[in-house]
Amino acid sequence: MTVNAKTDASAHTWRDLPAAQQPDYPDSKALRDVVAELESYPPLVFAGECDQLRERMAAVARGEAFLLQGGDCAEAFDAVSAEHIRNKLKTLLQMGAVLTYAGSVPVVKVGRIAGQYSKPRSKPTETRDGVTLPTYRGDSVNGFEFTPEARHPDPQRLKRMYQASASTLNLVRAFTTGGYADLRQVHAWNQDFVKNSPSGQRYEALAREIDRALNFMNACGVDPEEFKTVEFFASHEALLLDYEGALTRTDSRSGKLYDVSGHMVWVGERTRQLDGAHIEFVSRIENPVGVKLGPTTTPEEALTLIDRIDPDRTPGRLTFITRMGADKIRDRLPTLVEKVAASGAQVAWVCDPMHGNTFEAASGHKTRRFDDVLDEVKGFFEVHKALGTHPGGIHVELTGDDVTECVGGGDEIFVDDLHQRYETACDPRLNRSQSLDLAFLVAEMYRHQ
Ligand SMILES: O=C[C@H](O)[C@H](O)COP(=O)(O)O
Ligand SMILES: C=C(OP(=O)(O)O)C(=O)O
Repeated sequence: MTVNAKTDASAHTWRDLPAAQQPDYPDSKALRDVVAELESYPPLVFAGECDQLRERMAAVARGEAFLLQGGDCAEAFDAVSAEHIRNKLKTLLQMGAVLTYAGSVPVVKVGRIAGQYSKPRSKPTETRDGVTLPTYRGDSVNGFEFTPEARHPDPQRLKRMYQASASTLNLVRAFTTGGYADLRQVHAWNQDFVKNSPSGQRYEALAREIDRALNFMNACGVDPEEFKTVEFFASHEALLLDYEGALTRTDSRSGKLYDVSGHMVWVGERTRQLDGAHIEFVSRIENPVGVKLGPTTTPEEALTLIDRIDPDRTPGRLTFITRMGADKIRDRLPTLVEKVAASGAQVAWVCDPMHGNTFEAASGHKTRRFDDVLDEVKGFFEVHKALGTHPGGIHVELTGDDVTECVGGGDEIFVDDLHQRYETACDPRLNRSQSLDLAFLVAEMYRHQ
């Protein structure tokens, strides 16, 4: 059980430090009231589950498992529906099956889900037709609609974030333990997809092989119950510290602090200042923590982050999620990996091939090329191969819906198609077919590593 952390001074040390990318709430009393209410809400995840994920991430850091972390760029309150959640989960389960079978590696499955409602932005305002309003910062802060009312930051939204996360997590738990994720359902996950999609057909062939393997194991006497449930964890960016702080609790077993808003949280590229509140916050919690590292990261920064977040060098505690861009990864990653490895720290290295590869199409849509995404992952594998270190996983923005947000892929989306189903509230996501393509290609890279 976790209990209120109000009296634990280390739960509050971040409050004295500058916090980047926080909403400008006009009414601080309203914010305090919401935070007090959130502090009384039950945990969304349990401390023991966070420990379990840390153990799984330790296997990733040791080179014994691979992380698949993926989901929306920004979850939306109006997308908390069984259909959206099932589609996303189904895509991640299919990718997991491809990576496990074709890559022959245990896959740790973590969603960008049930909490990914807050977005750091490049600019504080947005101007359209001469009208300037606050930028959209995620449903936890303000509304997407371009009106002064919607863009007004409202702390009441933090309670909706909690409720949306709770409903999502509830359904995810039901899907992953209630039979839907049973490995014997590998075909069923593909049913609405296979007929006309090349990646769906490729998946179907792999699913037939998995079936045969399961029948073989069955005949050998392996208990079929073993395949009935899947371990699945939830993660999001720990951006809004008022929310994360309100959901930080003391574990009554160990007296240690856990952020019970999700199993794993990460600090983004825009908020990882060494003297800032976000790094201080994550340094005090026991959850497995990720930090995004962009192309300007120096080895000294990486080493200081390790000292701050993982002073005891606990494998699984810290994951570096690199997001360099396809054109920079081969140049910037080697020194970081080399220096970190030489320091003796055992972090997990994970590739986010999305955030360094965004560009604006002539139509004004923010997009990414599938080939750039793939090339960044290739570069990531090449660097680790050359250094003899472990390429620990991928972190991707994806959806289970057939959107047209990223260009390329086997079932090719062209720049002129972007307008057809461009639904993201922030950054472009891989659709289901592109996600499966990526899983097959990454599995091949892993096998050849
Ligand atoms: O998802 C990441 C960031 O929130 C996003 O890339 C910021 O986008 P912007 O540059 O349009 O603000
Ligand atoms: C904001 C994000 O990424 P980054 O911090 O790497 O820009 C994100 O992953 O949503």
